[in-house]
Amino acid sequence: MAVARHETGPFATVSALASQVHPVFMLPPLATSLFGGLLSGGFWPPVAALHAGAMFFAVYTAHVKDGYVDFHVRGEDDDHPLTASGCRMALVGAGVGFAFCTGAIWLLVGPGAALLTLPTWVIGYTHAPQLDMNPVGATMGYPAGIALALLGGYYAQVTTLTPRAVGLAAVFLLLLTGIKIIDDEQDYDYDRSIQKRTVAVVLGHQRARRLALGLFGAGLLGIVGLSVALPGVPPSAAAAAVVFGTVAAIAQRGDPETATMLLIRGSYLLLAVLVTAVWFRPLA
Ligand SMILES: CC(C)=CCC/C(C)=C/CC/C(C)=C/COP(=O)(O)OP(=O)(O)O
Repeated sequence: MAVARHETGPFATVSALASQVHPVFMLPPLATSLFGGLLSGGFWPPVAALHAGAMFFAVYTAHVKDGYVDFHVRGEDDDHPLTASGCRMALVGAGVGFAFCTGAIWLLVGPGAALLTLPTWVIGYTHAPQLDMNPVGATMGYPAGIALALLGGYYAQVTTLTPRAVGLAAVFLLLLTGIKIIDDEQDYDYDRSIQKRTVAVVLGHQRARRLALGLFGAGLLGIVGLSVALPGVPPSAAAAAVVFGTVAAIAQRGDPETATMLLIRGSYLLLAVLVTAVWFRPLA
């Protein structure tokens, strides 16, 4: 069975399968899952690794299915490295990997942790062709996965959720939804031509940008509010809002491509400041 479309042999197979690992999309859920574990205060590395592994397979599933649907089913994309059967094989492999990680979490931690992990795969598998058909699903699937990565990573360590875990997951949901809205502005013309209803296509550039900025504002206020109101979120965490706010203020003047590039880096900085604040508690 041919897996790669353009070449044959084991190297071509491995590189076609590896082409569906997109680090820009893959690193944030892995980092957020580990951040959730760290935030919980009870970090057991095997469980943290299993949860991060499950996030890897959920995002890999999303990319393989998205590529399969866009190229082999809808005929929207010009090229794809995997054959249709290669995509199906990759989906089965990722499903087995996800089931292994989630099953091990069930055995080591309990059913609650496994049930909180499961929706990430469901979101990944249904990203295309179901969720990407409407503006909410197309925009919020990935941010919802990130929020669940934080909650699942946290719950898997301590089998409970606290207001700080839920509050920070909500902040991530708001900020990443804003980033995805701006990211989708890049594909405005193409998405319109294929009737893909992203927020930018439905609202137009200006209103989409205003909505994204509103979401950034709400998310940043959320971080400051959490750092003031909850003892579990150190005051120094508010620095994350300052850092991301500065990047967002610069980014919003740029074109969608530059803005997305800056905002993605800004979200890494935000996470780095939050990890530093939670781990080292510099002002405590
Ligand atoms: C754990 C976790 C984070 C789970 C969520 C997984 C998820 C929904 C990932 C989305 C990845 C993806 C295909 C992005 C491109 O979407 P697009 O529709 O903008 O891309 P396209 O224009 O290439 O189709």
